[in-house]
Amino acid sequence: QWAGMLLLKCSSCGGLPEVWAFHLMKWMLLHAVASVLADGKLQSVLCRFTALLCLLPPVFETGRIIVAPPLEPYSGPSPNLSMLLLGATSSLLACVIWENWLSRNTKDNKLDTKQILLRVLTYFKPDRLYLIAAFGFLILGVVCDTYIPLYQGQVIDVISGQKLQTGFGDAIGRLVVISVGSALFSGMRGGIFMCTLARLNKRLKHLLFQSLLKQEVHFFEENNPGRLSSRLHSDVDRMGRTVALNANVAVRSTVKTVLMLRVMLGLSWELTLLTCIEMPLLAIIQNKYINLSKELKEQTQECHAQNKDLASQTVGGIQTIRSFNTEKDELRRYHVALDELLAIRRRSGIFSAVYLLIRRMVSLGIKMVMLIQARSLISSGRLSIGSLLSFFLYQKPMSANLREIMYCYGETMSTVGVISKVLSYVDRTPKCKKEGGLAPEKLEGRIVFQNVTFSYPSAAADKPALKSVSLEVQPGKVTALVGLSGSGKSSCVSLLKRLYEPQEGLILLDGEPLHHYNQKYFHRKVALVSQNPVLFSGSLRYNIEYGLKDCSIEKVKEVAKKIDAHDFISEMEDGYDTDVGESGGKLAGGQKQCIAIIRALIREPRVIILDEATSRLDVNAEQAVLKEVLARGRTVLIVAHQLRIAENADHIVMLQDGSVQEEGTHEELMRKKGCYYRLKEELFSESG
Ligand SMILES: Nc1ncnc2c1ncn2[C@@H]1O[C@H](COP(=O)(O)OP(=O)(O)OP(=O)(O)O)[C@@H](O)[C@H]1O
Repeated sequence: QWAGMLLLKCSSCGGLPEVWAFHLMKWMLLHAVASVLADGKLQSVLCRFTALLCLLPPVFETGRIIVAPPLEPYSGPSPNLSMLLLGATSSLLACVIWENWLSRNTKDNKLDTKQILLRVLTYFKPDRLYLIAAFGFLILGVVCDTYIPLYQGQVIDVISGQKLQTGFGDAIGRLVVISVGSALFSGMRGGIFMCTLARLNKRLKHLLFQSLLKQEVHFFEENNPGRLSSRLHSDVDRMGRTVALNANVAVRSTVKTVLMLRVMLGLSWELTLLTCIEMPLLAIIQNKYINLSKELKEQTQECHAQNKDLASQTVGGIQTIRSFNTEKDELRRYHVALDELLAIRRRSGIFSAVYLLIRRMVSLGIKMVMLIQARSLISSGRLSIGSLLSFFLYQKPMSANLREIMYCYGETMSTVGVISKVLSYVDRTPKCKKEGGLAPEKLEGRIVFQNVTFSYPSAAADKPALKSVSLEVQPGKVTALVGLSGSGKSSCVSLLKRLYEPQEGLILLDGEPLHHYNQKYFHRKVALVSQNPVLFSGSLRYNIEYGLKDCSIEKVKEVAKKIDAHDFISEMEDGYDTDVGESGGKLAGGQKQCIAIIRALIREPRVIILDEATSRLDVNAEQAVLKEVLARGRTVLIVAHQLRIAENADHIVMLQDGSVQEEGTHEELMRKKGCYYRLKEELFSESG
C-alpha cells in the first residue's frame, strides 16, 4: 500500500481518478484474498470490512475536494500516517458496530430486550403524572447545576476585579437563586422518584403474587419456595430500582451531556469528535462484559435462592436435625452451597477487573491521540491554549456523563434476565382446566371414578400412580379406601380435590365432571382433612374461619363442642383467640387435627374426605369426630391403613399398586377369606 501510494505521489498524473483506481484495485485484491482465506460468516464480515477500508478514503477525498477545493493542484493522496490510521480505525469501528448491533442476526435478541423494557415502562402508567413531574424537576435541576459554575466564575471575576464591583450583589444573588433552585428541584425529583418506585414495587409484587396463587400444584413442586420468594422480593425490588433509577440517571446525564456538547463543539469540533469516539469503543467493550456478567448474575441469583432455601429448610427442621444429631452434616451442606456462590462471585470479580483494565487502556489511548491532535491544532493556530484548558475542564465531567449513560445501559441490560424471569411468572398461564359455573343448590354427593389413569407430572409417564381406576363413592354412605403405602390412596384424594388433573378417564360428582363446577362452591361442598393439616400463623379462630366471610363465634363453638374440642380450646391462654404460631407450631399434632376437622365441618360440606385425619386423636376424640362426620347423611370417604376404621365403612375399596384390587362391603370381603386375611395381616402389621 505504501509503495503504491509513493508511486502515485511520484507520478506526475496524481488526481482523483487515480485515487479511485488505486483503491478499487486494492479492494479487488483484498476481496479475493478474503474469499480464499475465509469462508462462511467470517468471509462475509471480512468482505464488508475490506469494502469499507478501501472505499472510505476515495469517498473522503472526493468529498473534501467538492466541499473545499485545494488551492494547490491536487497531487493524489499523500502517504499520511494519521489519515491511514483514521481510515482503518473508522472502518473497523463501523464494521464492529454494524456486526454487533445493527445486522439482522442480532435483531431478534435486541427486540426482545426492547420489548421487555417497554413492558416494564407500561407498569409505570398509573404513575405517569408523578413521572412527568419528576422528570420536569430533574431537567430544571440539571439546568441549574450546569449554570452554577458559570455564575461562580462571574463572582470570582468580580472578586478578582476583572468586572465592576457594583455587579457583586447581582452575581451573588443569581448564584444563590440558581443554587437554591438546584437543591429544591433535586430534592423534589428524588422524593417523587422514591414514591413512584415504592408504588411500582407494590403493584408488581401484587401482580406476581396473584399470578403465583393461580398456578397449578405441580408448578410449586418444580419451583421451590426459596426461589419463588426470592423472585417475589429481591428480584422485583431490583427490577423496579434498576429501571427507575437508571432512567433517572440516564436522563440527567443526557441533558447534561447535550448542554456540555454545545459548549465543547464551540471550542473544537475535532477534539469533541475524538471525545465522542471513546464512547462507542467503550460501549463495545462494555457490551462484551455485559453479556458475560449477565450470565454470571443469573447464576448468582439462582445460587442465592438455593442457599436461602437451604438455610430456611435447616432452620425450619431444627427439631429433626437436633434429634438426628446432623448439625455437622447440615453445616457441611451449607458450606458447599456457599463455596459454589463464592466461585461464581470470584469469576465475576476477575471479569470485572479485566474489563476495568481494558477500559482504562482504551481511555488512555484516546487521550494520547487527543494530545497529538491538540498539538497540531495549536501549531496551526486553530486553537488557543486557553480554549484547550477550557476544553479539558469540560471533557472530564463529559466523559463521566457518557460513562454514566453507558453504565446505566449496562446495568439495565444485565437486569433484563431477571426482569424476563419475573415477567415469565407474571405471564404464566396455569395448566388447569377452565373453571365451570355449576353450583346446584342440592348436591347428592355421589362420586364416580371412571377409568382414571394418572401419573404425577414429575414422575415418568410409564409409572402411573393410578392405572384405570374405577370406583364409586355412594352418597350418604361411608366408603373406605385402604391399601399399603404407595398404593395410590392419596393420589385419588388429590385428584378428587382437583390438585391435579388425570391424564385419562373422568371423575364425576353427581354425574358432572369436576371441572364443570364453580371452584369456590366445589371446595366448600367437598372438604378434605389430611393427616398433617396446614395451619397459618394467626389465632385459632382465624384458622377455623379461614376463607369464610360470615361466620359467628357461636357457630365455631357449636362445631367445636360437637367434636369435644371446645374444652381444650377454652383452657388455652386466650381461648379461640390463642395464636397458633408459625404453621401451627404451638399446637400438638392431635390439636391441629381437631382444628382442621372443625375448619372442614363448619363449611357444612356434602362430601368429606378424611385422609388419616384422626390418626393422632385419642380413642374418645376419634369416636366423637366420626360420630359428627357421619351425621347429616354426608358422603364420607375415609383413607385408612387401619382395619379398625375400615370396619365401620359401608363399602371398602382396596388399592394395590395404583389399581383396584378388591371391593365390596365388609362382609363380602370377609367372605373372600384369603383377601380378608391378607388385608388384615398387611394392615395390622403396618400399624403395629
Ligand atoms: N408428588 C409426587 N410426585 C411424584 N410421584 C409421587 C408424588 N406423590 C406420590 N407419588 C408416587 O405415586 C405413587 C402413589 O402414591 P400415594 O401417595 O398416592 O400413595 P398412598 O397410598 O397414599 O401412600 P401413603 O399411605 O403412604 O400415603 C407412589 O409410587 C409415590 O411414589
